[in-house]
Amino acid sequence: MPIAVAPTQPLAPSLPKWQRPSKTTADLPWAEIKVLDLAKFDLPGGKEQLAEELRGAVHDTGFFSLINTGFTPEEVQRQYDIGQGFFALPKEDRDLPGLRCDFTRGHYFGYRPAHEKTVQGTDVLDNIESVNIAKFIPAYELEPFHPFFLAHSAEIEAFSRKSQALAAKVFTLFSLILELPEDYFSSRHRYDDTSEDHLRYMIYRPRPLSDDEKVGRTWSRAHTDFGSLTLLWSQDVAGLQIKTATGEWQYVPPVDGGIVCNVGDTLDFWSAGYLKSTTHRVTRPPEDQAHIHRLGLFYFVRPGDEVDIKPAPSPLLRRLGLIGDEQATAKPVRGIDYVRARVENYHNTTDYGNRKGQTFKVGDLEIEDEAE
Ligand SMILES: O=C(O)CCC(=O)C(=O)O
Ligand SMILES: [Fe+2]
Repeated sequence: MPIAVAPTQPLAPSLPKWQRPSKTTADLPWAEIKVLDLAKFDLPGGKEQLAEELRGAVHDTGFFSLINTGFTPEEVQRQYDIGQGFFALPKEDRDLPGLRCDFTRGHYFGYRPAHEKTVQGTDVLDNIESVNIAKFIPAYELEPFHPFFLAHSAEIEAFSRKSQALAAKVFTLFSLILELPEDYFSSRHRYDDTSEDHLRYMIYRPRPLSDDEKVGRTWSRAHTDFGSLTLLWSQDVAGLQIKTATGEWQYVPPVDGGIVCNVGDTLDFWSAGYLKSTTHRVTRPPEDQAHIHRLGLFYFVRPGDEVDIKPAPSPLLRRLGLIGDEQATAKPVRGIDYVRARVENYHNTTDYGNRKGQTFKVGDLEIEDEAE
């Protein structure tokens, strides 16, 4: 008879299973998003081939998706179960003292409550609630970590590390595209170095149509992402839209079992605009999905805190005339300084207004959330 061995760690409690919502039947203007098969990455010549496949997508739309990423469906399911479990707690238990994001200082680790800020100067309330979990490194031991997550911390940590390792592969492709040493970007985004990276569970709370109509059906205003790379586990509730080069809004399609990625501001700066930090937004979903509490799972990669954000010495960028031979004279901006200033500017407000045509600047780094 087999002998039962006592587990060395307490087993994580089971959680109600999250049910993936059905896809919409609405006929929507879907964007064409390049799908990359990451299984090729470790094959001979695979990275180079993937880099070529990716080049057009990151240059034109800044959005692409990955399949065969190495995440099992069970691992991803568990993360949704954990997110759902947290957001099902009573409001007062979710919002514990001391665990909120401190937007006055541009800090984004912790809890962001919904329904506290208005939108576009109306009486309609912001409907986004999220929890951002810092990397599992000693520097962040005192960052907000809600007690609900304690029983699941081993698998959350494993997921956080695996997400960052996946991002490192994408950074390798970006380096190849720009003809830089393969580790040029991955060495500026290391798990063990401090950075504002976070794993995020995020939920949008449905609003009555009459409220949504007052704010142009906006759930998340048009913006570019603040860091280097965003990983977004495929979302079946339509609503995320990108602004195309011709100014149309198109929906990001779900990619079954995949992860949608987009370039953020800091990689745009590093590549002198060659890798595009594309404007996107989230709108009220089509009516067959408008009642769903839209749960999302993300990993946001931010630049290393101490890393200088300045155009990389890329032969390609030089040939294209995007960078000159001379060294920039302006004092470079550190990763943490850009990201904190951007978070503070974006979120330390009582109203999420429209940002169309407005620019945001730190040092020489300037970005426009939505061009006119
Ligand atoms: O919820 C989504 O689909 C996208 C959210 C987003 O753009 C963001 O949080 O930066
Ligand atoms: Fe975004």
